[in-house]
Amino acid sequence: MTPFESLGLKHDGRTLWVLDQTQLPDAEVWLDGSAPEDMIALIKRLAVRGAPLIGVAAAASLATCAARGASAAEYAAACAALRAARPTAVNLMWAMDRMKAATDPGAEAQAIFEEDVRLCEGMAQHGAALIQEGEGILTHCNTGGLATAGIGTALGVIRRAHEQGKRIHVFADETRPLLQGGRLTAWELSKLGIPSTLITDSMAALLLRDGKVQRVLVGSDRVAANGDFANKVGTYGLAVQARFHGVPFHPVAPFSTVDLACPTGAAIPIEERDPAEVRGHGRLRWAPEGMAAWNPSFDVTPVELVTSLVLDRGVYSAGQLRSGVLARVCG
Ligand SMILES: CSC[C@H]1O[C@H](OP(=O)(O)O)[C@H](O)[C@@H]1O
Repeated sequence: MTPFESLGLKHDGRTLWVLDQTQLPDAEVWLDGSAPEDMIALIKRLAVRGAPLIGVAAAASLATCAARGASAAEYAAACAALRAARPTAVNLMWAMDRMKAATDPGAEAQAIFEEDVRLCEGMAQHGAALIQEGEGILTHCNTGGLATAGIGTALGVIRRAHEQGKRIHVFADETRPLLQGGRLTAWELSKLGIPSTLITDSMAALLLRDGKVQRVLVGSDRVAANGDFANKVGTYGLAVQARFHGVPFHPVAPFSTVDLACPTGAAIPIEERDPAEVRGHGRLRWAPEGMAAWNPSFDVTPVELVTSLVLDRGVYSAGQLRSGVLARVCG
């Protein structure tokens, strides 16, 4: 295996290491994700997370297992098990289908990694052109280098606009229940030196009402053929609020997040996670153990609430999306 490295993933040629995102920002702990069964556990508990990254990481783990002498049957079983690790982010299935057909798993995993780096650059280029000097930008969950092999999707767009010298201010939703925004986006924004403010999810509407936000940029885990898309729970509410206040709303995704086999958002499987994540647990439990809790990890935003979708290959309005442009540009 050829060594490669991103913010949250590195391969030294023999072992695949992943940064345990459940321990950020307090500790930077690297774990061995070489064995597919270990990678599956890491993906399920969101130690490894983010739609593009879970595809890249699963591919790298499968390639490592092949390099260590897995039989064809073991490889096929591991590929199927990795593919089923989480149900919503289609990047995982897209990467595993490529690996299943690969004649050289190491080269294919490397190609998937390097392609995602390039896709992030494409999103950043197209998306940063939308951002104007002095804008307040609201984002949800984590969509940066921790969620991809490159600079990110929505957060990569924000980073590129900052690097272009545009004076922007980022408002990051903490993103309950697992706080990907408050822990991970805050960590990335701090490392990048981008002016930002952390808010609770319930504060977003006030910022939109008071004119503090001129644009909303979010990631995606699966985009349906008509432009409906799934993203971290809370995204749909943000889209409604942005539309009410007349603020542009943009999902940002690589083409590997587009699923043309899903005609609309109704067909996107939504992961339901352990209610204990909502109740809190251990020292951070705040709800009674017996309290029922609902924990959909994603929600679906209809294309009607999208201003435009930023892909690695261009920016597409809601009208273009409804007219089937994704079949032409991603087919
Ligand atoms: C680069 S988009 C990442 C996407 O994945 C996140 O979900 P999770 O933290 O559960 O993996 C969230 O939906 C982000 O928008």
